[in-house]
Amino acid sequence: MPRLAIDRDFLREFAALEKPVQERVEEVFAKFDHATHTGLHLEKITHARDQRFRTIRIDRSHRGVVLAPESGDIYTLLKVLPHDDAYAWARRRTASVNSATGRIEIRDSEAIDTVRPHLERMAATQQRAESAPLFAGVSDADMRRLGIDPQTLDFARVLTEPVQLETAKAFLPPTQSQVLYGLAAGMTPEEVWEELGAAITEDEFDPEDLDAAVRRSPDRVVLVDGPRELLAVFARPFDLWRVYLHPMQREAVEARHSGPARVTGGPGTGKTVVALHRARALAERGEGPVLVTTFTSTLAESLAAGMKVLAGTPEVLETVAVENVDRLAHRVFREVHGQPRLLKSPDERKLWSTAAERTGADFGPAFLAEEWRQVILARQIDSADSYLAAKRTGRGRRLGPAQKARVWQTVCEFQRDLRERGLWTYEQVCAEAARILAERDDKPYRHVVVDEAQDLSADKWRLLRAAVPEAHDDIFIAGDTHQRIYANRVSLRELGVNVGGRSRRLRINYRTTAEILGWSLELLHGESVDDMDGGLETLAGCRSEVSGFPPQLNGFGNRRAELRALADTVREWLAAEVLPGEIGVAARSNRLAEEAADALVAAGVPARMLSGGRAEEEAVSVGTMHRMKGLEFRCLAVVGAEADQIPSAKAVTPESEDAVTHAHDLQRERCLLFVACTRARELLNVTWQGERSPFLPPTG
Ligand SMILES: Nc1ncnc2c1ncn2[C@@H]1O[C@H](COP(=O)(O)OP(=O)(O)OP(=O)(O)O)[C@@H](O)[C@H]1O
Repeated sequence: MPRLAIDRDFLREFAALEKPVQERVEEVFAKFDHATHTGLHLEKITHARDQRFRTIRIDRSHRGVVLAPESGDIYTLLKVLPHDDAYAWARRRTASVNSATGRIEIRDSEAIDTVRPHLERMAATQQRAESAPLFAGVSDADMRRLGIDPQTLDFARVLTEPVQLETAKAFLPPTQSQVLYGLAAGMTPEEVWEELGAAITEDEFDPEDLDAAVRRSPDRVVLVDGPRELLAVFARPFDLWRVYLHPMQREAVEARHSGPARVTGGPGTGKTVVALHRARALAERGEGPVLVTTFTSTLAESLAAGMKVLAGTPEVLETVAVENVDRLAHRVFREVHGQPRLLKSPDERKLWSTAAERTGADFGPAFLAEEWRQVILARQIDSADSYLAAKRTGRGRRLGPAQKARVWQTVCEFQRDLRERGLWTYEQVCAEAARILAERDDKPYRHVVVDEAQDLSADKWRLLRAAVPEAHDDIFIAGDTHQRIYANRVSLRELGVNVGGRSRRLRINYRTTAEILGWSLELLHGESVDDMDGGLETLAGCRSEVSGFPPQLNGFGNRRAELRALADTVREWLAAEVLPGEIGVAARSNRLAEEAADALVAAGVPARMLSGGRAEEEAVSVGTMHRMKGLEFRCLAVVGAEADQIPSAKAVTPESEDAVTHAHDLQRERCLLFVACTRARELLNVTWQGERSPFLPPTG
C-alpha cells in the first residue's frame, strides 16, 4: 500500500499557496493511496539529474514534485509549483542518503556544480594573499565521518569565509550544511558528532534505499496515515513543531528514564516544544494522568493552547492537565482548608516593619522577607536551633549568632501575626499543599512535566515532588537558568529531584535570527550561571541557522519622543503586513508598559496589556519583561532600556548591604533583558531615553 510523506519545507510553502491550489493539493493527495494503486499518474522528468523525481498534476497550471523510490512504497511530496518551475526545480536536484545519519537529503546539485568553479577561482586569489581555506583544520576523514559526501566535500574545500556558507545553505544538503556551520563556528568534529548523536543509528543502511531513509527522517519528513491525518497536517502548516522534531528533541521526547530527567538549552531551542511532545508521549503510554505545569499563568495558557493543538486524540487531552504551580497549590489547599485569605505585598512590608520594631531587629522589611523565603521557608526551618545551624548559601550578608537570634524572633512574630489574622502568603499556601500531598498515598498525577523550571522556588518543587509517586519517568524538567528572572536558586538534588546523568542540552534556536540571537547572547557575556545541580550551565554552541536583520538600537532625549518613535515603528511593521498579535512591546516596569500601551492606542494602534489576560490576534501585546517569559513575537520592541530602568534600582540590593545578593540581583536584571530580547523572531527594536542601559552591547 503506497504511503504519502510530506517534506517539512513544502509544508511551510503550502501556507503561501493560493487557496484554490491548496484545496486541489488536498484533494489530489487525499486520494493518493488508492489512486496510486489504480494508476495515479506520476510523470517522469526528462533530463533530470535524478530519475527518482516525478511530477503529478495538481490543476491546469500547477504540478507537484514527488520523490518516488525505486523500491518501497513511500512517496514524498516535496513541492507544488507552476508547471515549468516544477520541472525546472526537479531537474536540478538529487536525493541521497546521509552516510552518518542514514536520513534523506535533497540538494540543488546543479547550483553546487555551477557555483563551485567561481569559489575555486576566488579561493586561488585569496590563497595568494595567504588567507586559509575555511576548513583547513578539518581532515577529509573527519568530514566523511560527519556525513559530508564527495560533492559537498569538494565544495567545502573551496570555501574561504563563513558568509559563503550562508549563501550555500540554499543548495547544500541541510544536515551537511549544519555540520559545516558547526565546524565553521569553531566546534570540534567531536562536538559536531555529539550534536548529530541522536540522529546516528547503529543500523547498517543502504545508501540507495530512499524508502528506508525517508522512514528514518522524522525531523524532515512526516508520514501521513491517510486523508484525515493529511488534512490535519495541512490545516496548520506553520506549526512545524507539531510534526517535525530535531533528532535531539525527539530523543528527549521518547527517552525512558528511571527517575527525573531534564532538557536544557538556550532561548528558542524548543524546550517547550519538547515538554509538550513529552507530555503527549507520556499520556499515550497510559500509565496515568500527566500534569504540565510552569511558573506563570500566561505561560500556562499558552502551554494549554499548544497541548490542544498537539494532543491528537480526546483521550490524550483528557489525560493531560495544564495549570501553573500556584493554581495547583491553591486547588489542593482549598480542598482541605477552603479559600485562603492572602496577604497583600504592601501589607507584608508593614507586618515585617512592625514585627521588627517589636523585637528591635535592625533589618529592613525587604531583607527579612527574603531571609524568610530564601532560607527559612526554602529549607523548611522550624526552630531557632536549626536556623542557627543553617547554611545561608546565596545570602551575602553575614549574620552573627545574636543577629540570627533576632531575625528568628522577628520571623516568629511575623508568622504569629499572620496566624492571628488568618492570613497566608503564596509560599505558605504552596508549602501547605505540598504537606497535604506528601501525606497522600494516592498521588493526583503519574507524571509531571515542568516548563521554565529555572524560576520555581523550593516550596514549588516540594509540591511537584509530592504530586507524583517516585517512579520511572516521574518528573520531566525543561528550563534554562540563563533565563532565571526571579530570586529562586535551588538545588534540585536537595529537593529530591535527582536528574544526575539524565540531562540533555538543545543547541539549535528555531525562533530567532542569528543576528538577534548573537546580539542577545552578548548581553550575558562573561556571566557564570549555575545549573541547579551543583554545576555551571553553558550556552556554548547555541545558534540559529536563519539570518535576518540586526537589532535596531536608538536613544531619545525624552520618553515622549521615544514612545512616538515606538508608535511609528509599530505602524511600519503593521504596514508590512505583520499582524497586531505578532507584535510585542516589553518594558521593565508595569508603569512604562502601560505608558507604551497608551501611546500606541493614542496613535491609533490596537494594543493591550498582557496582564489583562490572554494575547489577542487583533492587538499588539504590551507587557513587562517578566510577562514576556516563554512567549514569542515576530516583531518585538523593548522600550525604556536606559540606565535608570535596567538594572532597576528597586530590584537590586545595595552592594554595601549584601555584596553576593547585589551580584545575583544584577545578574537577574541582565537575564531579564536577555529574556525580553530573545522573544523576537524576526525584528528587534531596542530604545531608551537619556543614558542607555550599561547592559546593552555596543552595537546593533
Ligand atoms: N523542531 C522544530 N521545528 C520547527 N520549529 C520548532 C521546532 N522546535 C521548536 N520550534 C519553534 O521554535 C520556537 C521556540 O520554541 P520553544 O518555545 O519550544 O523554545 P524554548 O526553548 O522553550 O524557548 P525559551 O526558553 O526562549 O522560552 C517556537 O516557535 C517553536 O514552534
